[in-house]
Amino acid sequence: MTDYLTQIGTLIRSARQHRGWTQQQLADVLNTSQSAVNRIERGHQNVSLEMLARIGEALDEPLVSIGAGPVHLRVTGPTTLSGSIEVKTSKNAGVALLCASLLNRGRTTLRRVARIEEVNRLLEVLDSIGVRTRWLNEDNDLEIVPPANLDLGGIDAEAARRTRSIIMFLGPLLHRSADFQLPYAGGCDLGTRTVEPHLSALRPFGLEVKATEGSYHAAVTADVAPTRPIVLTERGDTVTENALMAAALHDGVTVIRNASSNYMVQDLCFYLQELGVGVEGVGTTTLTVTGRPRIEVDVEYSPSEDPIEAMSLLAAAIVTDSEITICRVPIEFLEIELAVLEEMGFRYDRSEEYVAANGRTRLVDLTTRHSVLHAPLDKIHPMPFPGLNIDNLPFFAVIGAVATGKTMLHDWVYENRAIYLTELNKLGGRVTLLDPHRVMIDGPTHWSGAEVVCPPALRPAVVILLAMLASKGTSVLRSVYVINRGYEDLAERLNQLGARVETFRDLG
Ligand SMILES: CC(=O)N[C@H]1[C@@H](OP(=O)(O)OP(=O)(O)OC[C@H]2O[C@@H](n3ccc(=O)[nH]c3=O)[C@H](O)[C@@H]2O)O[C@H](CO)[C@@H](O)[C@@H]1O
Ligand SMILES: C=C(OP(=O)(O)O)C(=O)O
Repeated sequence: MTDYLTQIGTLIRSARQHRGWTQQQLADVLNTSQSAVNRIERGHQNVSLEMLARIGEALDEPLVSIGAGPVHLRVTGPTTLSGSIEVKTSKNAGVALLCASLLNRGRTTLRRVARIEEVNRLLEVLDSIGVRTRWLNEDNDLEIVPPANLDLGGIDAEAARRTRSIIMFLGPLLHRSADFQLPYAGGCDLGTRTVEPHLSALRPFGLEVKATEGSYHAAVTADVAPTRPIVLTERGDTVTENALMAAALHDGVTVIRNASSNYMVQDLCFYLQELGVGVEGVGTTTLTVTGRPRIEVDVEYSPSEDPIEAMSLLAAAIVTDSEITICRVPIEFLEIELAVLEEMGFRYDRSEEYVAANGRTRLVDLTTRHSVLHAPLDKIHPMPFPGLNIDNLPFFAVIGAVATGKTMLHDWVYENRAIYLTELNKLGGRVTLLDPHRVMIDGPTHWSGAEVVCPPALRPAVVILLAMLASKGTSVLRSVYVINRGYEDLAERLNQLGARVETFRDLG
């Protein structure tokens, strides 16, 4: 391994020198630090295939160019995990804060941002409209400096279309431009997800949007402002965030009712407070925002840890019946999930609570214990926070599959997510789709390895990967971009716990 890394490092060094670049120049292009490049070149750092491909591309050097094309995983199981792992900061706060940084004419520094594809797409979009973004170090601190005038005409439509989060540009942009276009929002294929709630929340700020070919055409009437509370028709997370961002630059007080109080909304509220915006009612369904017509401050903010990643790691431990310690779990956003798991017979220890770097969110370390699980008596269903998180529901499919008895999941939220859970059957699961919203899982399962193409939805794709860890033999999971949208180095981090997951690409 060391030999291999040294050879790769030497190749990279000579390719870099051939281009006449310094380590710092290569680091800048790769959005990493000079010291990281130095370590790679000396063979002192593991280099993922993803990174090799990026270096190959940057240096335009066929020796290390291993072709584009989808990335796949090869998993050898069954695995027992051990050791400890830290939960990273959340995708959903990360993307909200990137959009919110457009409110600030000063410099925003976000600490320990999850370095995931969803964030990369938004950074591409921000860069394309003239925002200067820069990864500062290996802790993934990210600096964002908007220009005096945004170049909305130059927007990278391809990157924008690959993320749904682009919809959250509406709230900040309506104050900066009277007329602009945004490409249609993309993201996971979970059935129809309307943008109408966003438009009705922003209409009181003078925004009108027409869907034209492939893009939203936004027109803003100046001096229109909310005259009464904005009542959201759904308690959606990104809708709430859009309304908050529009209210932040509105010179007056805006009341938002039926607001989501979910984790990413709380992170956004704390960031807005750092910007000097008044936000009352954080954690409740009524938010009162006292906006400022111009925000120009240099701020730092540390988004909190991801409750969905924490749940994913809990599920990894449960499906492999492993004892691991999961550090920095945002417990206040996982309490119901844990209560349901306890009813199913799950045993674990938890540390004293401590506070996240944002100074607000409560964290604990959880240590999983060998457990004998049985199906819950009642169906498991999600609710807006403080209910069981909709994005955590899919993990109960793989957990239900290792429990004795029949577990019923009711996903009333998404038209098209439950169906992907039946992919577990390729690995030996017994998952029956009762209707588009309900699945019945019959456990326990004797998992056996298989080849599966990632479903086009992040959480179900991770659920398949976790089942593969427990499956006997070799499994292949194809086209894992959808996982990399929301998880940083998941395969690598599971390997540090003892999993055997290799990343590979088709040779072009
Ligand atoms: C970037 C981000 O933060 N994404 C999250 C956000 O997406 P996002 O905020 O985009 O979620 P949507 O607004 O699309 O809501 C998801 C679905 O739930 C339905 N709905 C939602 C709320 C409600 O009170 N009633 C209702 O029916 C919507 O119609 C939609 O079909 O919230 C979703 C639901 O928590 C999460 O899965 C996503 O991970
Ligand atoms: C549905 C999800 O995210 P997005 O809203 O980014 O598609 C998710 O995080 O599971």
